[in-house]
Amino acid sequence: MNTLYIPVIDFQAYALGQDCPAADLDKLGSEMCKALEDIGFCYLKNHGISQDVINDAFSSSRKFFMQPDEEKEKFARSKSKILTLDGLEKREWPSHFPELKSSMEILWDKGTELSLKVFDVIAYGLNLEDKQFFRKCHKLIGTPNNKSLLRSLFYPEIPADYEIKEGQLRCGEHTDYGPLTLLFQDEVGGLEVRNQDGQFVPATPIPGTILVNIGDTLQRWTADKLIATKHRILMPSANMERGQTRQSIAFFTFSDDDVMIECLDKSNKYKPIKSIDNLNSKFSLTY
Ligand SMILES: O=C(O)CCC(=O)C(=O)O
Ligand SMILES: [Fe+2]
Repeated sequence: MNTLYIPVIDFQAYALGQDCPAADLDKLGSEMCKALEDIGFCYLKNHGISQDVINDAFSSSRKFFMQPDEEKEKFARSKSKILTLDGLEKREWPSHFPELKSSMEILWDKGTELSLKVFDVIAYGLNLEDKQFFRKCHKLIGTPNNKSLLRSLFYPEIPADYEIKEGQLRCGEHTDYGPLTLLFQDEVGGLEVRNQDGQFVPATPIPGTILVNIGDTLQRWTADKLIATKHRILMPSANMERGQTRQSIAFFTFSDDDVMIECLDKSNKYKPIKSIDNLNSKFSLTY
């Protein structure tokens, strides 16, 4: 059955700091995997990341992005590195905004913890023999041998005299590369997700929730059981919304560089590939 909307999953039982019996994880896993099979996205409520932590990361990012371009350019990725994975390596933080580094680091830690918990739940939902399987493939998050990243996005306002072209988007249609993405969005909206009928469904912001979505790697790993759904960000539709900026923060997980992505159902539908080679091939196709 194709889903016309994105389900909300109550993560309370296994929220950060919570543990629960295997039977509850089974139930949560089936519920989550059903959503991830149908539409590839779900909202998580009662996830355990405090709203203050999320708000701090949003407000310090905003402060950074509201600076003049010359200031921001001092921290831009070097053009030559955009084409390679080196671009993901650590760069300087702006020293005049210590709260940007501290708030993003706190969200990074919480995002790491929560994504591992989501992976546990998915392992139950997929009925994997080793329920720690995904956890073991993401042991190195936060080290140079794992490319997971936290990205703060800022969509500037659209000037009043700018002519929005037919079909123009704020962010083009794409699927994410890694196994799993956690997405924090502000209240502005505009994100749309393509369901299996090919219709775009709005992923309307729901206060207190985080969006979880599957990327190409987990689709490949599960031999197309869980789907990496295309998504995009619309331009503001009404003139009065043009002046509105939009923010989101995405925690993109990537498996440890040396992990082999091999169809879990043993179907061999896709050739086994090392996580880092998979990622490099996606980067070279994109850039
Ligand atoms: O800004 C958003 O809400 C989503 C951005 C996105 O899909 C991405 O960066 O992969
Ligand atoms: Fe995305």
